[in-house]
Amino acid sequence: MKYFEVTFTAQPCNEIITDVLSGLTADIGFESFVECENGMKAYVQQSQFDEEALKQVIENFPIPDTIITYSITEPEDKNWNEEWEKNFFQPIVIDNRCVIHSTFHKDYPKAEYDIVINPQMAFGTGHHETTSSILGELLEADLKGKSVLDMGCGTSILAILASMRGAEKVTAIDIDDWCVNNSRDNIALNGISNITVELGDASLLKGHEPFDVIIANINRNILLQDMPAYAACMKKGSELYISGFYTQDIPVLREKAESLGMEYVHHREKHNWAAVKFIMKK
Ligand SMILES: C[S@@+](CC[C@H](N)C(=O)[O-])C[C@H]1O[C@@H](n2cnc3c(N)ncnc32)[C@H](O)[C@@H]1O
Repeated sequence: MKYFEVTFTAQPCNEIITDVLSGLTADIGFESFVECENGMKAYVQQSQFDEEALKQVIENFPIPDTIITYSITEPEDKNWNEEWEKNFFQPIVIDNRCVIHSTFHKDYPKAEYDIVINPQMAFGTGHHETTSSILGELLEADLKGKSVLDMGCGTSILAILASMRGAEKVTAIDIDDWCVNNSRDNIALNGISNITVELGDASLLKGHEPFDVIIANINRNILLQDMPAYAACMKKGSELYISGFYTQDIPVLREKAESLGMEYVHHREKHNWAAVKFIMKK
């Protein structure tokens, strides 16, 4: 997976401005944000980058008298990845029940569910608030014998936990071929044989039989755009778990889900990132 590093310079520069800027750029696909002198650096997958949308964000920036400029560079995949693995990916335990670690970790806690992930550049180690919130939901959900779709699977961490929790058949889809390859490696590492990984987007769902459970941790705009395709693959009682957006985006996503026949069940929040559960009523 290839990323762009976008360095934003803001004048004036303060926490409110960088918070608003990270919220608005998260809505157009940016995934991680690091504050730096006079602004912030933000990372977006090259396949997700829409420079026109970025220009709109800056042009319509809601705080008056703020001047924002940016420059784009391409971080080198390999070094970035190695640095990140060495420095950031530590084993993590979710809700005292599920440990996620990599093959290079020798000492990690024991737990009921043990997931091995070699993430390379794919999103999904359990550390991001959105991933850990959905993992928490899956630990509580009844998945025994269910068919599950993991849309935007990244490393396939969510699909793997769904399978370990008793799902009968899991489909994992991502638009990024790096994620698809990484998913296949991770699924094999965990000795799982009931997950099918496909390269593509919601158009693959056309005519698909209904899933019992759909998980989609992507972002606000893609969820709004693709929710009708997800709804078309749900039946009465099917559950939809979505994440990848901020708590302030819940109302618009809820309105969309309700317009498609779903009912809001509950949501979780972590550092302003949200995860919402819906159930299909029709
Ligand atoms: C935030 S990551 C989530 C990864 C993983 N499911 C997790 O929870 O950690 C979002 C993933 O969605 C994929 N993606 C983005 N747009 C998509 C689309 N329209 N359809 C399917 N996958 C998409 C990205 O390539 C990325 O791997």
